[in-house]
Amino acid sequence: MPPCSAQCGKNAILKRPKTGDTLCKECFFEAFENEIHFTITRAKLFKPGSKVAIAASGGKDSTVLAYVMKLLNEKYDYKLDLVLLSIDEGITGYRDDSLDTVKQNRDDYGMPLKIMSYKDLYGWTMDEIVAEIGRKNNCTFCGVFRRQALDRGAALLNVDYLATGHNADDIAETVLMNILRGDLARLSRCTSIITDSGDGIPRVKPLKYTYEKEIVMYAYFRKLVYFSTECVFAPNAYRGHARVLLKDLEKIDPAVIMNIIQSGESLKINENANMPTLQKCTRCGYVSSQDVCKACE
Ligand SMILES: Nc1ncnc2c1ncn2[C@@H]1O[C@H](COP(=O)(O)OP(=O)(O)OP(=O)(O)O)[C@@H](O)[C@H]1O
Repeated sequence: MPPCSAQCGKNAILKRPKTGDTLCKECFFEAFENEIHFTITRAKLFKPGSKVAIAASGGKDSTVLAYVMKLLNEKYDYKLDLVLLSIDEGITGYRDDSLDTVKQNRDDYGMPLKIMSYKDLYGWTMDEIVAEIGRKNNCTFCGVFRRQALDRGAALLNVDYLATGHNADDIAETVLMNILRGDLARLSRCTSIITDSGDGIPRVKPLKYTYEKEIVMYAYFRKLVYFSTECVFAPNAYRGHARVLLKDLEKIDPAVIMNIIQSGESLKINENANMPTLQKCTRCGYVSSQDVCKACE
């Protein structure tokens, strides 16, 4: 390997997927962490002194998010009170194992952990729901329930923000998906780094510009413990197509991920376009684009 391109005098051991820079381990850590710090400060994501729940699934993204948030909070004195929030969907062989990883993170990072379960919140586990309705659309139900469960958990913990581990690839995939579906309402809000969940607790995405490949590299070189198994139920088929398309494009030019995000950020939706209006679900009061929200439906 050539010398580290940050000119620290050491030899490089990796090539950054995002920039092509050849770096040593320490300079990669610094570049990776500094970019997230820059994202947080430029968007003024957190007010000093606030309480932040990190949505922790035990996967690579939220594990790296928890680790880096703790590190930056100490290094730059953000004055944040960090807690972990996990949702137990009740999926045997998947979430039970990944929650063990989150508990390990709780101990390793010294952060309190709150686990909310679908069973307690809704009276059903995903295992039971799938046994009842089959695998068709189960990802959609699960996604709607998880969103609400995270909101309820955040409200219970009395936090000021909910931070999720969505990375640059996730955002670019979502932009593509919304274009392919012609979903203008989602297209117009999917690139926002801060979104209002409706009950006043903003959701933030500190890894919005962080490439998935670099998250995997960072977790590997930092020796972070995370859970890497796919959900045992059918993956979201439509997102899968957008994902394959993005991965193919990334092979040709890694810059496509940032380019798609920046294009999404710059899009202006025609004022005459037909957009759904948001209202409160008549049954549970949760913000919805229809009378009865998808979860109640
Ligand atoms: N069961 C859960 N409990 C808490 N947060 C979750 C859960 N599932 C997903 N999230 C949050 O939503 C983000 C995106 O969800 P996604 O389905 O891509 O996660 P994942 O692939 O299971 O894990 P990760 O994104 O952490 O690698 C996660 O990074 C995490 O912040």
